[in-house]
Amino acid sequence: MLDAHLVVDRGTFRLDLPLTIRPGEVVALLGPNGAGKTTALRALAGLLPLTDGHLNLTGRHLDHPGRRIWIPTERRPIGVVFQDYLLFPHLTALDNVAFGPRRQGLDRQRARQRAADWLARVGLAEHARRKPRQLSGGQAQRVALARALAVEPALLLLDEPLAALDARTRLDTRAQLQHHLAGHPGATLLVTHDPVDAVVLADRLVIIEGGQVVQEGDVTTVTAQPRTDYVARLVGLNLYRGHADGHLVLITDGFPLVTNDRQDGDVFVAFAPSAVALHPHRPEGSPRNTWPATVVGVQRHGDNLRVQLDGRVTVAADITPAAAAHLRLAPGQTLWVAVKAAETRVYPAAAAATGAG
Ligand SMILES: Nc1ncnc2c1ncn2[C@@H]1O[C@H](COP(=O)(O)OP(=O)(O)OP(=O)(O)O)[C@@H](O)[C@H]1O
Repeated sequence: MLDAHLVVDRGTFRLDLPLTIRPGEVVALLGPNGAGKTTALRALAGLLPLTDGHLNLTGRHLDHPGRRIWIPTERRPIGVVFQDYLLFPHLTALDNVAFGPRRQGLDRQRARQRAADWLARVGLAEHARRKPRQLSGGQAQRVALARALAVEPALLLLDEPLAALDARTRLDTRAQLQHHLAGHPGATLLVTHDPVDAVVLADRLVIIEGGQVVQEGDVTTVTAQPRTDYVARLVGLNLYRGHADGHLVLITDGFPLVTNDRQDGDVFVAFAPSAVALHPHRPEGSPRNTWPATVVGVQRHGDNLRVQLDGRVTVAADITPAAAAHLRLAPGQTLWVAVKAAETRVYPAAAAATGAG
C-alpha cells in the first residue's frame, strides 16, 4: 500500500528511511528527540519535498524527485491527526469533519451526511454543532480522528495522537483509537514517544535515530531483543554490548557477566530491572554476577521503585517499597548488585532480520 524511501535533507540532518506499510497495518515510528519523526511525517503529508528516494501510495507516485513528480498535500489520499488536532476554531465539529469530503468534491449535503456518520462512529453525534473550544480534549481528539478518516484515506498519519490528554482520558481514548484503527482498511503510521501507545496500537515498530532505522520488527521481537540504548530504555531493559566466549561475556572495560545462554563473538546482553537484586553487603554463596554500585536515582515504577545505580557498569533495578525500606535506600549509598545468569538474555550483535543495527 505504502512503498516509500524517504530521503530528506534539512541542513546537516538527513532522513534516510525506507518504509512500507501493508493495507490495514499499523506501524509505529519511534525515536528520541531529533531522530526525524516529524520530518518523515511532513514528507509523507506533502509538507516537505523529498530530496531523493520515492513515495508511492496505492501504486501512485506522490513524490519522486528523480522523475520530477510532486503531488501537493490537498491531492494526496492521506488523513492526518496532528498532536494538537488543528481543528478549525470557527467551524462546528460537523463542519470540521465535512471539510475534507467537501474538498474531495462531495456536495454540501453529502459531505455533511458523511461527517455526521463519522461523528456518530466516534460517539459524538450529539456534539456535532459544538465549536472546538466547547469540546473536552478527548472529544477534540475524536473529532480530529473523524476528520482524518472521513476522507477515507489510503494512509492515516497520527502524530502523537494521545499526547495532549491526561492519563485517564488517554486510557479511554487509546482503547477507542485501537477500535477505529482495527476497522481502517488503509495503512496507518503512528508517530509516538509513548511505548504504551506503540505496543497497544501498532502491529510493527520502526525505530529511528539520527535519521536512520536502528531497529524494526514486531512488538514481541523488538521488546525482547533491543539493539540500542534508546530501545532498551523504551522497553525498560538493561542492555550491554560485549564479546561472548561461551557462557562468559566481557562488556565495558572487560567487565565479566556470566550468562546461561551460550554465544560466541559480538553480542548484546539484556536483563530486566526486576532481575536485579540489591544487597546491603556482598551476598554470600552468591550468584556469580555480583558487584558494588552507587545509588544515583530512585523513581516510582508501577507498584515498585526503580533504582538507578552507577559503578563499573550502570544498571537499573526494580525493588519493592518494603525492600527499599529494608535497605534504607538513599542517593550516594553503596550497595551490592546481583544478577542471576538465568535471568540474562544473550543475542548476536550482528543485525539479522531486524534491519539495520
Ligand atoms: N527547518 C529546519 N531546518 C533545518 N533543520 C531542521 C529543521 N527542522 C528540523 N531540523 C532538524 O532535523 C532533525 C530532525 O528533526 P525532527 O523534528 O524530524 O525530529 P523528531 O524525531 O520529530 O523530534 P521530536 O521528537 O523532538 O519532535 C533535527 O536534527 C532538527 O534539528
